[in-house]
Amino acid sequence: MTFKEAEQRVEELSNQIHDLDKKYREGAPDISDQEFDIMMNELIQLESDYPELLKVTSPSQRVGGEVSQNFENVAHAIPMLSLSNTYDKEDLTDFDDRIKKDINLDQVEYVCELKYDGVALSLTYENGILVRAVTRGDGIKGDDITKNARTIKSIPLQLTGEFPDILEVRGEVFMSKNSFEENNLKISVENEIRRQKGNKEQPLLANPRNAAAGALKQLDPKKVAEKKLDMYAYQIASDYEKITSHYDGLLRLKAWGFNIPDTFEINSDIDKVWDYITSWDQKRKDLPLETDGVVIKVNQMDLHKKLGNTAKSPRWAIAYKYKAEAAKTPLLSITYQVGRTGAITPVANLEPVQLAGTTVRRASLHNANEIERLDLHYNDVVYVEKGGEIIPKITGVDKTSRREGATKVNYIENCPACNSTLERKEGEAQHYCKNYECPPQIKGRIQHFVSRKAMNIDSLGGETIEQLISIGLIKDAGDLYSLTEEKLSQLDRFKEKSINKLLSGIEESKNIPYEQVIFALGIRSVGSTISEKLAEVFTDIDKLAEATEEEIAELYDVGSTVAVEVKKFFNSDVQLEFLDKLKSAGLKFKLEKQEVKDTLESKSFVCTGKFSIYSRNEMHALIKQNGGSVKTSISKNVDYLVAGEKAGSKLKKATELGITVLTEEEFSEMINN
Ligand SMILES: NC(=O)c1ccc[n+]([C@@H]2O[C@H](COP(=O)([O-])OP(=O)(O)OC[C@H]3O[C@@H](n4cnc5c(N)ncnc54)[C@H](O)[C@@H]3O)[C@@H](O)[C@H]2O)c1
Ligand SMILES: [Zn+2]
Repeated sequence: MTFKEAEQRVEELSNQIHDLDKKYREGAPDISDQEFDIMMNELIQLESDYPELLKVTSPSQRVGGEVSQNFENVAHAIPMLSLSNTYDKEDLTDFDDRIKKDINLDQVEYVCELKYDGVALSLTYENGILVRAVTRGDGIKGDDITKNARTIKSIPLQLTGEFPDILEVRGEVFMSKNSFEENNLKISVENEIRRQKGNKEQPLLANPRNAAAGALKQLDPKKVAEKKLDMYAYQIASDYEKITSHYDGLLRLKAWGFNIPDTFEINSDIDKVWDYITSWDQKRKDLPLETDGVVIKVNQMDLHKKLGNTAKSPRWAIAYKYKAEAAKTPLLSITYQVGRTGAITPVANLEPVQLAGTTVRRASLHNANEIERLDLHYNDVVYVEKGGEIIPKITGVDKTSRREGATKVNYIENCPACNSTLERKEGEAQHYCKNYECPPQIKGRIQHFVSRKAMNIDSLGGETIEQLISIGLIKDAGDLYSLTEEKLSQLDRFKEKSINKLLSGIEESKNIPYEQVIFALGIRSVGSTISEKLAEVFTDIDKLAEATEEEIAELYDVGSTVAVEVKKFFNSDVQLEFLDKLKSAGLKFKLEKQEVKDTLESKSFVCTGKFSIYSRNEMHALIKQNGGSVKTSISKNVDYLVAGEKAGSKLKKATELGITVLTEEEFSEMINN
């Protein structure tokens, strides 16, 4: 790998990890934890092979999380770190070897605890009284959620026995499996009532971890209490000279009144640790809460100090994570779904099988390459895996149970909905139906248009859209704005109330801001984040329509794929006709500027190198808030280069082109003036 390739890969991984992390925290991970951890490890490896590529803002250097604006942000006395993790026995041995070498000992004692799947919380006690509860946040500072924490029954408000004047305890707040089910049942019942009244339904909780995180951030402590959260304490974080081992610490925590499960164990060496890990693999499923691994900690407290921390995790601990659960089941058939862009997704229909507490009937097969990779045959028996709450995935085929003469899965050549010939571009994995009038595509586009992040017309469901299309009342989302009471009365089971609701939903959508309208247009590759970026720079739709491919591609994080798609959209007669309908309906096609100052008077910036005052993202946000724009590469259209430490080729190029170079401090002065 050349340096250039490594640089690109690091950038690519960092961006992907950043996005995946965000989705994970929103409760909708795209990939399994193991796949995520593999990406993170690749990044760490590259950064260690090419130290010049290591940035302070790299996800490998930061605890994934952030503080919110709804609570007071408090700095942690001792940073709240993450844990390094592994799925391999061998890594555990390496961990043990490294520790023995670092501290020059032949044997090290370890405490094993289960890895509770919730969110970390720091609790501070002064003279035995709970005075502050702070979330992990970004590891350096977190949200002060003391009022919320006080509603959790297993968090003692007052300690019992003998305790130090100042004490910081850390633990995991979680939602038990029972509470999780009860809470979801409650939401389902409420939704039934909401449906009857024609009100918007609440989404079900995605998983207990995410539910716990969400509950802790409620603004009303009463709502937190209703969610029935729990906490297990797992660490005394402040110095307490009376405790010399972690094991004693856990016993002491219990005596003070904390909830400590009796699943922890002290082990004299790493082989015993492995026994603990294997013995809990199955047993943990009977525990009242979700666990996803085992945390292994050096027992002696003085060794913690000696071993210290990396930027992201303590060196005296490691998490062993259990692999995602797998099951084996026969493949019954394959269905091909047509998405709004015409992309075809093959879905495997499986003989129902129990997996990680749910019944699995379907698994995504992604595309023809995936089917090829699996060498999938009809009637095969397949392995399915599930990580987190994501759609299960087929990871392999049990070839031993394949019957003789079984035929290979043949990818379809025609669209299952409109029969037109499918196309697949060179180098693309996906097949496409190119017929713009293909019914599931029309439906998909309209569903996208009315979705929450787009025009948010939640009174229009999939079935109604299908009916509207089949009666011929609408051909695209633009036609929604010419629907009338009279037209809608032709629909089955659509009474006055539903009609009014739909019409007012459509009317209200005219207030949806410009950036969301861009997203609603459904331009390929233009997601909601990209839409916001486009709106910031091209402040009305005509400016966006007139922008050149180059101008779009050079925006930070945007790139040429997006640029091509945007241009394609504005060059298409069909789309321009669609756009005209939306314009005459009076949608917002202009950015309503909020609080954007003009300190930087539309100047354009590139930021490069390592910074110490701001993170890269903060810097970008500041530039935009002050009326400037952010570019990724140096060209003569760039006004300023903000150069941090180790600014490399960009600095050289900027100097050659005579672009003004600013230090981070100069930049800071510029915006604070
Ligand atoms: N699937 C995805 O797309 C995706 C995206 C982002 C992150 N993730 C997952 O999240 C992980 C990163 O999250 P993280 O930084 O919170 O790390 P983590 O959850 O893997 O480990 C650190 C945390 O473990 C908790 N913990 C539970 N039991 C503990 C115990 N007994 N002792 C000490 N700590 C205990 C603590 O809260 C601590 O903060 C990644 O490794 C990945 O597996 C997945
Ligand atoms: Zn079709």
